Amino acid sequence: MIRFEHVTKRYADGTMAVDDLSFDVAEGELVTLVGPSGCGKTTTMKMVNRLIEPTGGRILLDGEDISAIDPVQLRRRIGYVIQQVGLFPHKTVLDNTATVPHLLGVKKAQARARAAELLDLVGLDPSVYGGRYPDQLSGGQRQRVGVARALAADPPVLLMDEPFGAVDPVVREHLQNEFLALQKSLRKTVLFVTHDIEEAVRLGDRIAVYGQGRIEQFDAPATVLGAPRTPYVADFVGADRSLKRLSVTPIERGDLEQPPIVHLDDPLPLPTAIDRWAVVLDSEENLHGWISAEQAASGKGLVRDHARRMEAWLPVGASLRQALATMLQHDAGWIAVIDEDSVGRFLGALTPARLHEALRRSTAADARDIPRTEVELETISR
Ligand SMILES: Nc1ncnc2c1ncn2[C@@H]1O[C@H](COP(=O)(O)OP(=O)(O)OP(=O)(O)O)[C@@H](O)[C@H]1O
Repeated sequence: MIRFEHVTKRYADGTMAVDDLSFDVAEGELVTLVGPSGCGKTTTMKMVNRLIEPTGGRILLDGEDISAIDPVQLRRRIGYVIQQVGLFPHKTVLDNTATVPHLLGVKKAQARARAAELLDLVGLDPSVYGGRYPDQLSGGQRQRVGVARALAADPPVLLMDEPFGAVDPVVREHLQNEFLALQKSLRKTVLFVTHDIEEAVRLGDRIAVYGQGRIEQFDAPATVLGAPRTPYVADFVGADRSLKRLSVTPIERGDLEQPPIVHLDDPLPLPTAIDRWAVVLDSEENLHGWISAEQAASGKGLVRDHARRMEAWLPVGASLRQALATMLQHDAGWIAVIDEDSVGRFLGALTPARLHEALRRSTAADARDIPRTEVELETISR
């Protein structure tokens, strides 16, 4: 969808902001550009909508060289969200959102109706906020309007430059989650600039980690965290990268332990001894809870009389971070993992030891994709 071919930008004063950049962003993909201040992220982004012209190389949009497209036409295909949202102060939220479609020739009433839909989509009730002016909104609400406005002309491509940079961490996380949910259904092709590695990891399908004017690594978040290609990247993602990596590694079926299983109507005591605990399923094989080894061996009546409900559970595919958080929240020594499609079919147990193994396995798997020679060479050349 977006292709950079040997793109270079040297400013008039000689600053080499972007140096021989080549990468692709696939249709519907969200790529985050992350790196320290001044490394060339914004320059990269502004070359896509021709706010800045490259001094070398070319950028293709859907196979078309953008230097041959009229900038105004080009920008109709590209939504743009920036940190200083740039809303018109004298226009209401609804009119701010409707501006672009209206400029594109959509009738005012129709543009407003669409704007109301979009405000709703970004979590702002149009009947409450539509009539307000920008200075009557919180920072987070203004950013939402910025996103709604960028989506108004339904462009296939979105450029987002630190769109959530100006709000506090809690609101920021809210906005990130909302945007992720939105992106799941809209599947825009997105270039997202941030200097925050946490944000890059959370949002990106892939991350481009920038050094000075160049991309040091361009990979899926788990790979960047698990197998940083260079010491620079390792340093940038931080010493706690294993912890960050928990959030991008999903629980897989192969990670699970298979504990003994009993059913609610089994009579006690059980004929065979249980080591620590057994998982209790209902007659439909769905998760009910668990029973301790002691009660299984010496209890009377039925399993259902002694079983405890299992509160610590997650669907397969949830992140290891959620798994750890769930364990801590319920003070549980393991969590039950259920099928993501069914109501509660039990798949297995994730214990702390298995969680640790899962993390190590996924790190090793990513590291295998990277030739050692390359890692060593880059290490030496620095
Ligand atoms: N108009 C300009 N003229 C000269 N140099 C510029 C110009 N705009 C940017 N630069 C320089 O180009 C380099 C890259 O800037 P750019 O804004 O792309 O970085 P960035 O990674 O987006 O930084 P930040 O996170 O601080 O916004 C910097 O050294 C910057 O000072």
